[in-house]
Amino acid sequence: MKKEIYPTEVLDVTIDRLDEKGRGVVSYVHAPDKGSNGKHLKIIMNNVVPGDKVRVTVDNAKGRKTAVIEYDELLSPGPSRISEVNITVNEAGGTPLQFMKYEDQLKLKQELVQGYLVEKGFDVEKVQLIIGMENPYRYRNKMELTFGSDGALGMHRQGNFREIIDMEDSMLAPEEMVQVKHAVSQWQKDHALSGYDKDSKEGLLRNLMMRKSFATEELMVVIFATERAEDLPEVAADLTNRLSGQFENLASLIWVLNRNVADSTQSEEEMVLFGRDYIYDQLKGFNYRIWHDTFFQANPVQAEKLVDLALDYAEVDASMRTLDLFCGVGTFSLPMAARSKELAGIEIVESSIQSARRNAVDNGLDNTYFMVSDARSGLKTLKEEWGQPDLLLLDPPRSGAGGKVMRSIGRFGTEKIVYVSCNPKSLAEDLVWLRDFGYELQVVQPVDQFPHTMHVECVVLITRNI
Ligand SMILES: C[S@@+](CC[C@H](N)C(=O)[O-])C[C@H]1O[C@@H](n2cnc3c(N)ncnc32)[C@H](O)[C@@H]1O
Repeated sequence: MKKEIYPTEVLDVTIDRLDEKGRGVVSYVHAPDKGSNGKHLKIIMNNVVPGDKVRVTVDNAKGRKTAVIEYDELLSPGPSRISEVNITVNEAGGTPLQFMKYEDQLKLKQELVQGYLVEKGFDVEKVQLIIGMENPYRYRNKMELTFGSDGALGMHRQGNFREIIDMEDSMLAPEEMVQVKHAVSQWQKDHALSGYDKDSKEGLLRNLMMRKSFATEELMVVIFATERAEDLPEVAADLTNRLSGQFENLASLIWVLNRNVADSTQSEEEMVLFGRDYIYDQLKGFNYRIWHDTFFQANPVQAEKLVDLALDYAEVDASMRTLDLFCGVGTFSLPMAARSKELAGIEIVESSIQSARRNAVDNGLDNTYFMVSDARSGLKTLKEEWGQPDLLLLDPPRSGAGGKVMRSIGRFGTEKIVYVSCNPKSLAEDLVWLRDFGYELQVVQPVDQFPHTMHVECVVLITRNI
């Protein structure tokens, strides 16, 4: 039987709350029809704040339970909506809180962290007041843009990998990166270079990556393309001249060949057009070499606060052996090693461990032991090869460490554990595992690492009660 299609309705609704993706949610109840109870409709939309009154058009309104749509018109703003006069709107998405006053974003994240911890039976009093940014704009040290087949260069609209929104300006990128973007767009236009078309799989230019160290000011520009730079010598030379002429701090210009259909920033071959294949960056006074594919904390201002907090909680001294689990290129390892007798780092990505080893040498540290391994088996091997640490720090990916790793950590039995988390939900789940080993949560410090998004980091101190 064919399902009945109901009429399209235009509704004026008020946003009740935000969901975990930062989208506005309205729980709408249709007026009762022919004596029946009203039907419930959940309406979900981007770019709103609680209390906003908006007009929406919903197809088949009484025939569906959920509608994910865009609003037609903002009728009246909610109390936490900012005035839109002074901000560069990010049309592409990925910044669902961009229209919310910054103090209200912080409040929301504070409640999010508290909510997940309380749900798992932890004391809300342990959660400190979130540390925000003085200036929550242009905080990223790395941006990745995509060339569209229509000549645009920017980010794809959220949920739509084909539509590229040309980046005129950005609320997240430092001004210099915006200037690089415009210089690259002009170069593309002057040489009539095509952007890669995901459907026909044709076109030259795929991605533009920019990295800028806030500490050293060194700039890296990377072009991902489907042909080699040596096959386009005039085009590549002109790009080099333009960028090195305009940006004195250009330290690395790289052309990456990538003909892989699925993965747009994979690298088959690399050619350095200018400078080196890495830039120097610094965090808390430690030097790091950053290649184009190195994972490095994307908000350096807040990352320094994370490192400070972790070191404060750890209270490491020169008699201690310390372990950094999920260590990456050594953001927490190096400052900890500088205060410890010895430090071990475990990380699954081989190139990150190579970087961590080189970073240790570059910073004059000779008391580090870095191991490429999955966290769980790494913990086992470490005990045999290196021994027992006095302090354990972990900084797992968003999914958290998981029960097996947390139980292994519990069995290690260090007096203190410092947990750096980028996801309060998996943090709360992971902490539960430590209860059985006599650990107690001491303090949770939320830090706003990514303003305008729903992400929130926490630095947590856990101690053993025995
Ligand atoms: C949130 S990052 C932290 C990196 C580092 N602490 C930093 O601040 O740069 C998490 C790290 O865990 C690594 N990782 C992911 N799964 C892993 C696993 N099963 N075992 C070990 N490391 C893993 C990732 O490669 C990544 O470097």
